[in-house]
Amino acid sequence: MALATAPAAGAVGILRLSGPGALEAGRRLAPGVPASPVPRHAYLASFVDAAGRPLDEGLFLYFRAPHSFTGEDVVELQAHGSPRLLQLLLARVLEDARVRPAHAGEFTRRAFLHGRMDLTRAEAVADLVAADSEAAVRAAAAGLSGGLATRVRALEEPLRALHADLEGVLNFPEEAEGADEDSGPRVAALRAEAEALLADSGRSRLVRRGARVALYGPVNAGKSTLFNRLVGEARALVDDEPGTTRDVLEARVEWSGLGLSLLDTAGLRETPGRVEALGIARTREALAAVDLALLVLPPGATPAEAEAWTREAGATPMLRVAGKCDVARPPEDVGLPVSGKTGEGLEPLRAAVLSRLWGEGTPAAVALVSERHADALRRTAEALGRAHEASRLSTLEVLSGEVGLALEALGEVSGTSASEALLDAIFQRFCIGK
Ligand SMILES: Nc1nc2c(c(=O)[nH]1)N(C=O)[C@@H](CNc1ccc(C(=O)N[C@@H](CCC(=O)O)C(=O)O)cc1)CN2
Ligand SMILES: Nc1nc2c(ncn2[C@@H]2O[C@H](COP(=O)(O)OP(=O)(O)OP(=O)(O)O)[C@@H](O)[C@H]2O)c(=O)[nH]1
Ligand SMILES: [Mg+2]
Repeated sequence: MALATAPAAGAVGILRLSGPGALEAGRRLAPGVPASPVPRHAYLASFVDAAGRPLDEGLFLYFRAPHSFTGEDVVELQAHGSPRLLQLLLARVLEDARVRPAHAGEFTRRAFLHGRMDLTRAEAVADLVAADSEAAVRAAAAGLSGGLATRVRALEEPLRALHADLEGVLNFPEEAEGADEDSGPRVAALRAEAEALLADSGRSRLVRRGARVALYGPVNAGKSTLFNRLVGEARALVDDEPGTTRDVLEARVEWSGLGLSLLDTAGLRETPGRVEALGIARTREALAAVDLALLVLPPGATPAEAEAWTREAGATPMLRVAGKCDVARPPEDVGLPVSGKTGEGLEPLRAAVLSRLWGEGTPAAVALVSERHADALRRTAEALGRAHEASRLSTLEVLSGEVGLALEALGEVSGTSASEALLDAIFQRFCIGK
């Protein structure tokens, strides 16, 4: 039992019970509901305290196992969204000795345990709840309807078949003769597929947590003005005094559905004041940690200066912007002409940033491969790499052993070979009531 809605005032607050005793426990609060309610029918009912005094009037819903979210009997009490009222209702159901509060993620975990969804779909539920950009919502929704599950299954099934063939040849050499013949190419194809899935993990990270993009460059180049323009409000202080920005400022935007954190940084220069030098150190830290650095060059920057500033980005991908283009038209090769003051060049800049971060295609179409999935897929691909070696150089036992390891690692993604400890780790990140 748990609240299914946020513990804050709202139009409706939902209390959800799951398990064999859900109906009886729920009816103690709503005695007006028939003993055998029609499943999935919304009953308007009075919710009452122990003395039968009304606490609220709300909707009572009964989902009969297995046709519910968890696959168990589920009852929902949909009350008015008053946190204090919901506490009273919770306390009332908890008087029933069979009822206890749900653990974080327990409803979804039960859905998983009852085979309602594989692990990737269960995780997509949490991704959806946490999504804070349109791309993250769409990618999680695709995962919820089985996007990643389908791709994992398309890998897991042939892998399992290969393992069965190899074990067959090992255990019944007579009957299964020849079943291991094309194992080399089969292993290679499966490995390529595991690696293709793995390749989506970088993009998944961008979708899930948003991309981080820092504006940097020499003092007074117009970074803060451009930052404000991109964010759509006057967040950063702007002044013609060089060295205005000291701390790193961060603002969240959403472009083409992709969430981005934009960072404005202290301008770089040779002889800063003491506080400004601290700011410059922070700029360098920020530059090392972002997905893309936008170098804003002032009009008249020499090619040598441009080169020197470019090197500041280090290993971070970098895009050059010729700032204050309303003052002087920059030569072609300096960078994208942009003016934070007039707004000129903003659309091409956004498009260039997105294509550098994303390349072709749309962010919403990516399969959400988490760090956890990526780790398991990496182990799958590695085991398949060793299996490929073994198919050429080693015994069938070794080959089959490696294929078995690959299968086990992949099973951690779908949940077919997930340990209790792994499930604990996954579901404890969910919220209570999910
Ligand atoms: N009020 C409410 N809204 C909610 C949920 C909920 O539990 N309660 N959900 C939960 O977090 C999500 C919806 N997820 C659900 C998934 C499956 C079933 C379900 O009853 N499935 C049955 C019947 C399917 C059908 O009739 O088509 C089944 O799969 O057998 C219900 C909710 C989002 N909205
Ligand atoms: N004409 C013109 N002036 C600009 C533009 N952008 C900024 N300025 C002016 O240039 C000066 C510096 O602008 P800022 O945005 O503070 O520059 P900054 O790069 O953030 O400077 P620091 O924080 O000191 O490194 C201010 O006087 C701005 O009004 C622009 O696109 N066109
Ligand atoms: Mg500034």
